Amino acid sequence: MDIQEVRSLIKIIPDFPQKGILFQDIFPIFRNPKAVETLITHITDHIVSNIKEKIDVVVGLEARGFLFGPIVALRLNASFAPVRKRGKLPGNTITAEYQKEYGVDVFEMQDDAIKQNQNVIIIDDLIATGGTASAAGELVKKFGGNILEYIFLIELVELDGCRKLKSPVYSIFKS
Ligand SMILES: O=P(O)(O)OC[C@H]1O[C@H](OP(=O)(O)OP(=O)(O)O)[C@H](O)[C@@H]1O
Ligand SMILES: Nc1ncnc2[nH]cnc12
Repeated sequence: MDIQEVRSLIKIIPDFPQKGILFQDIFPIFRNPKAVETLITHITDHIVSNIKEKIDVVVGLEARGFLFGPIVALRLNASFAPVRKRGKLPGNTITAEYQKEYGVDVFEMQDDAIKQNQNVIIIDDLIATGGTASAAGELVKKFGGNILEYIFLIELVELDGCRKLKSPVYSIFKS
C-alpha cells in the first residue's frame, strides 16, 4: 500500500462534533494493518532523512496523537510523553489553556516528562486552527525541550494553524 491509498481511507463526516465542521475521521486507517505500517514507515523515513539530531522524546497529543506517537517513539528508540486534557495525569503537572477549532480546552504534562535540552518532536493527527499544537509547544518549552519538528497526518490549510507554531512543520496530507 502507498501513502495516497492511506489518504483515501480518511473519511469526511459533515457536522461533527458541531454543525459546520467537516470532521476528518482517521480511524478507518487503523482497521487496516498495512495502512498503519505504511503510515508509520512514512513518518519514520521522513524523520530519519530530514532530522539529523537524535530524537529524545516523541510527544503525542490526546487523544489521536496517542495512536501513532508511541509506535514512532519505539522505532526511533526515543521515549514517549503524553500531553493530556486537564485532570487525567497523576503527580505534578504543568498546564496550558488553549482554543481549538470547536472549543476551549486545557492541556497538562507531567513535570518529569522532558528534561532540559532534550530533542523533541510533537505528533498529532491534525492541525486546524493550531491552538492545540501551539499549547503543547508551550508546555515543551517550559521544560527547556528543543522542538525539532511538529508532525501532523492532516493539515487544514485554510485555517492557517501553522502560523501559530514557532518550529518547523511536516504535514503528510494537506486538505
Ligand atoms: O488545531 P486545532 O484547532 O487546535 O484542532 C486540532 C485538534 O483537535 C482535535 O482534537 P480534539 O480536541 O477534538 O481531541 P480528541 O483527539 O481528544 O478527540 C485534533 O486531534 C487536534 O488535536
Ligand atoms: N475538522 C476536523 N476533523 C478532525 N479533527 C479535528 N480537530 C479540529 N478540527 C478537526
